[in-house]
Amino acid sequence: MGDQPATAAHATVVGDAAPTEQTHLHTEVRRSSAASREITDTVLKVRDLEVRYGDFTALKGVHLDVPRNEITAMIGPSGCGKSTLLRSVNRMNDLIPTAKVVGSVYYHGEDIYADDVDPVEVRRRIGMVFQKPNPFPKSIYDNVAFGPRLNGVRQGLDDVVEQSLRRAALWDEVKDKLKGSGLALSGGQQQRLCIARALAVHPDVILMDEPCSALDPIATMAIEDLMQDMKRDYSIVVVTHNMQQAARVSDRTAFFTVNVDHRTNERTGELVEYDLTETIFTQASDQRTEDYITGRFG
Ligand SMILES: Nc1ncnc2c1ncn2[C@@H]1O[C@H](COP(=O)(O)OP(=O)(O)OP(=O)(O)O)[C@@H](O)[C@H]1O
Repeated sequence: MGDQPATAAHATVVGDAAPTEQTHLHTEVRRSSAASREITDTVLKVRDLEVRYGDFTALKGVHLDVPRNEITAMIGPSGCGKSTLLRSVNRMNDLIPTAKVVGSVYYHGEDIYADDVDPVEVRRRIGMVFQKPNPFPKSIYDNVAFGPRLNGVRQGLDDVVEQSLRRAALWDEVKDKLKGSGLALSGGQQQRLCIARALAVHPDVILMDEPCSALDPIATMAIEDLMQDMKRDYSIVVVTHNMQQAARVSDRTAFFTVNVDHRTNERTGELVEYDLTETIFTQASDQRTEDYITGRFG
């Protein structure tokens, strides 16, 4: 169960080239980087995933492993199913009545779509941060305390709130106004508040759907720095349209594309390539990846 190889169909086997005179140094560098970055510990395994909305197949054939304590980026043209995939790995798609998920998603080896699995618990362990910061119209404190309270936590809430805000690099900016409204914060602060709110229920995976697209460059940089800090304790999957961001923050990158069926005109997303970010951006093995990354397509 869930023990197939970790790579997508077209993934490059990094460091497999024969060491020749000319390639020796290059090969060694690629080998050592690959050796230290093999997926040894996987938090999510996606197997042959297909997602439909009614009769429309939005995404199919996705096979991908998400490593622990790394940042995995998902890139690709609009409509290729990045958000759909993200919502499938924490059962957020359950909330869309027409959505149907076929295939498997394993979280620490457990099938999250098994009959006895509670989707609310899945979403607690695999938290999500959205494109547009969406604090509740409540105080900063109550935003962060919301999830723990819902889970019945009554004792030690002050600590949970403080620790979550610290982990989201927001504590110093808000510690004197915890009773103030979350909506009164700047966009970047609101996004960090939403991250703190996600962290307050102790997830170990954080899904981020274009978390910086509504933010200015300085707020974006703060979130990117925060993501680097967070990966010590969490595994992060981030959907981004910004390729510089994927190159800056992620350890691995998955590139998706849209296949158009010219008979039915159906547009279905597909995973093209998944590899170390460095490899995707410098030695993509599929022409479609290279075309997208170099701006020739998409
Ligand atoms: N709730 C829904 N109902 C019906 N179709 C949907 C729904 N959500 C997404 N889709 C369709 O599924 C396909 C994939 O959408 P999705 O939002 O996952 O793509 P994406 O790669 O995240 O796009 P973008 O980069 O533009 O955000 C699109 O054709 C979209 O129209």
